[in-house]
Amino acid sequence: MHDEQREFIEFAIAEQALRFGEFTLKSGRISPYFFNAGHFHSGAALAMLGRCYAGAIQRAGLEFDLLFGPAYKGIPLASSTAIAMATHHDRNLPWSFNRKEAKDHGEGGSIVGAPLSGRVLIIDDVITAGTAIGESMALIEAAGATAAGVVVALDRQERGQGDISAIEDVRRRYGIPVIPIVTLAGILEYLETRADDSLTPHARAIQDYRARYGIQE
Ligand SMILES: O=P(O)(O)OC[C@H]1O[C@H](OP(=O)(O)OP(=O)(O)O)[C@H](O)[C@@H]1O
Ligand SMILES: O=C(O)c1cc(=O)[nH]c(=O)[nH]1
Repeated sequence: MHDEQREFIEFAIAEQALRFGEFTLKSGRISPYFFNAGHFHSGAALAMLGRCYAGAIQRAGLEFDLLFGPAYKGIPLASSTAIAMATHHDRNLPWSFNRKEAKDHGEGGSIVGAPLSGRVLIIDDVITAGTAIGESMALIEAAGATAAGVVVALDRQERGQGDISAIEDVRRRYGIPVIPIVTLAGILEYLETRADDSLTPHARAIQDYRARYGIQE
């Protein structure tokens, strides 16, 4: 695991964005862990999050022209990533986001920020069923731009409706890379190699959950 991924997991645990216990998911599954990007709710946390997204983009070597954050949670993620790309990677990129409801007065429209053009990189927190990505793809296509990929915080690496994960479904359906900052395998590796073993029972629960719902690797 990359140092920045380890740092991201430690940071997510410290901010309680990554929690262990018993959580009911949208799918109805009872999960031993839960990720909520809404817990990165301070200026310092957002700055760190932007650095983590920018680091994942650089490591993946993605080629793109513009960052796009789907409303609502994608908006602070794309903006903090744009700041981190300019500050830490010397890349001053245009960025934009959509409104959930198009505005019919003033400047109107549903895109705020740089007009969608060229190769667009979508920045979001998680992909559950792929609905938000489908909506972003429609906006990108309608603008005559192309999607370059998606970056998310976490890939839970679990089966969706069929045998593949929602993330893999997005990869196949649109033929674009989907890059997570960390995966469930990374979280497990972190828990298993941690000097302090207070989280070991959670690692066991996650292994059981993975055996039941995990994708085939
Ligand atoms: O793959 P999906 O099934 O679309 O689920 C993932 C999306 O759901 C959440 O956003 P949501 O649409 O709930 O809106 P929010 O960002 O305003 O909370 C999340 O931020 C993703 O964008
Ligand atoms: O599947 C979900 O509902 C879900 C899982 C998770 O870890 N985080 C989240 O916001 N939703």
